[in-house]
Amino acid sequence: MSVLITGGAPYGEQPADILVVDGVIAAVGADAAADPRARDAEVVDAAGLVVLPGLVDLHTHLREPGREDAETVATGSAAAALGGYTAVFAMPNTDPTADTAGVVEQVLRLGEQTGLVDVHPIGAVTVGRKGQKLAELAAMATSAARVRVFSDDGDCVSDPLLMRRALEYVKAFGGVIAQHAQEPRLTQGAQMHEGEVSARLGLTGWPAVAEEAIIARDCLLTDHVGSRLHVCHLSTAGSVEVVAAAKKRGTNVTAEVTPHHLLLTDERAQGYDPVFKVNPPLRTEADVRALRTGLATGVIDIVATDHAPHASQDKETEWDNASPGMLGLQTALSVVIATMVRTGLLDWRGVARVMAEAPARIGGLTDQGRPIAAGEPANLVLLDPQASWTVRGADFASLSRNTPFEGMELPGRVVATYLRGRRTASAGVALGAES
Ligand SMILES: NC(=O)N[C@@H](CC(=O)O)C(=O)O
Ligand SMILES: [Zn+2]
Ligand SMILES: [Zn+2]
Repeated sequence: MSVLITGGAPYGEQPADILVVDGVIAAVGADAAADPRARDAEVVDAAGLVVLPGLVDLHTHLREPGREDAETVATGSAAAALGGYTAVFAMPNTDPTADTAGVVEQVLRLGEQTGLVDVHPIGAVTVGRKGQKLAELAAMATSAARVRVFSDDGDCVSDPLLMRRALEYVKAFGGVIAQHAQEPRLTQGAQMHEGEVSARLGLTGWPAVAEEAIIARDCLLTDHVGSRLHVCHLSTAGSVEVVAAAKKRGTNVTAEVTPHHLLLTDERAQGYDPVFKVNPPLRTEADVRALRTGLATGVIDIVATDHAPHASQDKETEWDNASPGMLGLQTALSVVIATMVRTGLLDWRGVARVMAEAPARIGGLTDQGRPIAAGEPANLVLLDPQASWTVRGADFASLSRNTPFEGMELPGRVVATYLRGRRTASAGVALGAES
């Protein structure tokens, strides 16, 4: 089975044909069309399109097992393929919690059965994500799922001794702790960012320092232990400063930002529409600016969606009772184009770095986020950089509808996604494993 992708521009640079044979990039450029194997290849006209490595999401909630009314591995995988992703890391805040070899292997199998993206389960740090006692990290690491990323996401590993032990444990097998940085005492009852808007609306605030204090502590613990830390969904200007200082000192820390924190501010809470409720909360204009600069300069390593589907009964209720979280997989690339590419902060090489290469490296993948070059696995996304589209949650492959970008016109459109040479999404339709 071979495919010849003609006229597309790898990394938005010079157009170059790409020949894919048996799931591998066989040739790029003049060699591709000249290759005898190109003769009976399916030809895909990619003139005017940008070709990037398939995107990798280090932070996705697929909700299975337990909340199949909000999302399943199958529907979340379809959303991912449509968004240009070829691999996602699934957070363990499921029911049961993914804190054993059995559950992570179940999620792995469901991902393989769907076959639209590689699904890599993240293991919980503590049993039931309760923050009391370490889960069997090594058992998950040596399971078929080969877990390398551990997180209690949704909650912070706030006990410093447990955090220290977790960092020590994963060091042995080259794992990483992905921390949801939220000091629980400083955020009790919090409903949104603590600032002018929360004061005006009379909602309990989630102060920036509750995030920054945990990141600072964890960077120091990481240095002390000689381990590796990843910070989930960085949301404040102060957090960017803390991570920058730690990196300067040599701390082995990486950080992610979500598309929604790159675009939206706490002003959105004005109408009390819970679609804008998320953890960490939307912050201020100054924070948004600092996050964009942090991503452009490499203080923040990657964009991760924190795709957090919620069933309508959990989201379409009063602000105080609504579950926090937003959809992200089908809008992430366009939001990054709007906030980082159209603003001149990142070029397409930069997009490939923050959305494919660096997330794969942080997650320990060697077969994703690879260069577009002969001999590499054919994980690719073709996108139309000129197109724009209007976000309609009802059209999403996701089972949930909680997009904060509803009705917005966003730039850049995924035209096709290839996982090891097989088309997984094309013209807005996700294609099953058999196609
Ligand atoms: N981001 C959120 O607001 N919610 C996430 C949990 C999390 O990422 O902290 C969820 O699982 O719904
Ligand atoms: Zn989180
Ligand atoms: Zn999350």
